[in-house]
Formats: sequence, structure tokens, C-alpha cells
Amino acid sequence: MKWSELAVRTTNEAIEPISNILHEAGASGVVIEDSEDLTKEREDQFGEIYSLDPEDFPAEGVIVKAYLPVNSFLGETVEAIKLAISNLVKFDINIGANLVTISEVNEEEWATAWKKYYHPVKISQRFTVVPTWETYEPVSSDELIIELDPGMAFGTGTHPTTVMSLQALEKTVKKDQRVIDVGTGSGVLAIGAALLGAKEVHALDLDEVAVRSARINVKLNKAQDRVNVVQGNLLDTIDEPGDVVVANILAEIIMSFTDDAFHVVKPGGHYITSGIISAKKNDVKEALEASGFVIEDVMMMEDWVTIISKKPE
Ligand SMILES: C[S@@+](CC[C@H](N)C(=O)[O-])C[C@H]1O[C@@H](n2cnc3c(N)ncnc32)[C@H](O)[C@@H]1O
Repeated sequence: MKWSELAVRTTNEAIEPISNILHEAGASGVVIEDSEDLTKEREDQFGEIYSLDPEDFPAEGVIVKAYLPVNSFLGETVEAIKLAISNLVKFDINIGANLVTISEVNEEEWATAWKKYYHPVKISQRFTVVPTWETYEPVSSDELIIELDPGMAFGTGTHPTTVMSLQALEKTVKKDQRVIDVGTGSGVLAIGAALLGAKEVHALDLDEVAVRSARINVKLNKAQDRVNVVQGNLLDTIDEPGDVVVANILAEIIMSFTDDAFHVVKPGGHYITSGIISAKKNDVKEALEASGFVIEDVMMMEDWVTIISKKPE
């Protein structure tokens, strides 16, 4: 996975609200560089004076840095962050220069550092996502554990769009069903469906890096007898219908193939769509209904929406 460093030049009083905004946007760790730290006198417990490198600090004010995964949502996430920071002035918070810069972080540097931030996370009633390098003991007997090495593919399991997709799978997938996962990324949803009892899961992705990563994760979770990962565009490679189809892709892409999805979902089956920024909620609902789906549930988390719809019997 690639990471992007987002740096906001601001003031001391804005550190806390900006850190909150960055955390809520899914940042894995926030770093604060304060110019005053250079001039403060400080001693550690052994009486030595700390020496700080001026290169690491802004000439004036504060820089708040956060690390965000580079994925198809990055552009929207950054825009939402910028807007939320600008809105702080409405609460009389001085945001100073408010200069926002973005740079890609050297992958090797970050490769080991980001593992520090990625730990087992309880995602829903039953699912806990555990990174491969952690040992984890289930807390209850019906807990379902998805082991993941996200590598370079989208899907550490913790993005709101993934969390809601897993919750929606939990509500819809029944034992022995056939599930289709469009845009599988790390394979997290396909593995989740298999753990819920699906007997056949077809995981599809256009990106060969995602396909490789999903295959590794499927094996890691010993689900290779039930999950088949294929490289392909949307539903082009599917010729048999599924009881549940899940697609966590951007709203524009979802709206482009609602008719194909309707064709592929069995009568009485479910279609879970995620990756929808809240401003596009009604457009996606209308597109689903126009293709014949009936909306059953609309889930919301932060600025994201997941829709569960049903194909009538
Ligand atoms: C937001 S990620 C979702 C990953 C994972 N399913 C999850 O929920 O965390 C979207 C995935 O869709 C894939 N994708 C984008 N366009 C696609 C297309 N036309 N056909 C198949 N996959 C596509 C991307 O490569 C990416 O892995």
C-alpha cells in the first residue's frame, strides 16, 4: 500500500481540531511540528538538554502532518479535510496560513513505520480484522477473524466503506450462498463472505496487484476452496447469478453498471453498494431503483454511504 503525507501549516490553537479532522478522515497517526519547540528550554530527567534539528520544524507556526492511504478515495478525502479545516473559522478558531500540501511517502521508509499503526480492529458484531504480524485470541466463540496483509491493495478493513460493507454482508449472506465481490482489493469482503458460510465466492478486480494481494489473503485465511479471485472489469467475467453481489467502488462506477448488477443478482437476492460519498447518495439510489432494485437499508458512517438493495422475487 502507498501512503500520502498531508501537511497543514496552521496555528497552535488549531492543532487539536485539525488533528480530530484528520483522525476522522482515517489518518493513521498525526505528527505535530511546532516552531516554538525549538526555543523552549527543556531538560530530560538526567539533566541533559534536548537538541532538536531546526530542519524538522517550521520557521513559524505549526505543521500538523497525517498519513493517508493512497486509494481511489484519496482525492475526495483530501477535499473533505480542506473544507472541514476552512470551516473552523466559523467557530472563531484562528487557522493561520492554512497551507495544505500533499506528498507521496517513500514506500520503503513507510513500509515498516505504518505497521505500528495497524492493529487488530473489531469491525462489526462478528468481524475482527487482524494484520498478519499480530497474534490475536478471539474474545467470543462466534467471532469471525479476517487475517490480512493489505500489501499494496486497498482494504486494511478499517475504511468506513469496508466496515459498512462487512456489516451489510453480515446482514445478508446466508449459509451455502453464492457471493460476487466486485473490486475485491485486498480480498477482505470475499473472505468475510466465505467466513459467513458462503460456499462459493467470486472476487473480481481490474488491478493485477489487487488480484495478487487478494489471492495471498484468501490463502492466509484458508478460504481458497471457496473463494476464486479473477482479474476482470466489473461483472464482465461472471456468467452465473449470485445470491449476494457486493461492490465497494466509487459512486460513478456503481451507477454505470446497475443494469448488469440487476441481471446478475438472483431474484430475492441482495446487492450491496458502498464507496458512495454522501452527496451522491440520492443519485445512486435512483440509479438502483431505475434498474429494478428495491432499497432495503441505507447505512452511513462519517461522510460515506452503503446501500443494501434487493431484487424482487
Ligand atoms: C475501494 S476499493 C475496495 C476494496 C475492498 N473490496 C474493500 O471493501 O476494502 C475498490 C477496488 O475496486 C477496483 N476496481 C476499480 N475499478 C474496477 C473495475 N472497473 N472493475 C473491477 N475492479 C475495479 C480497484 O482496483 C480497487 O481494488
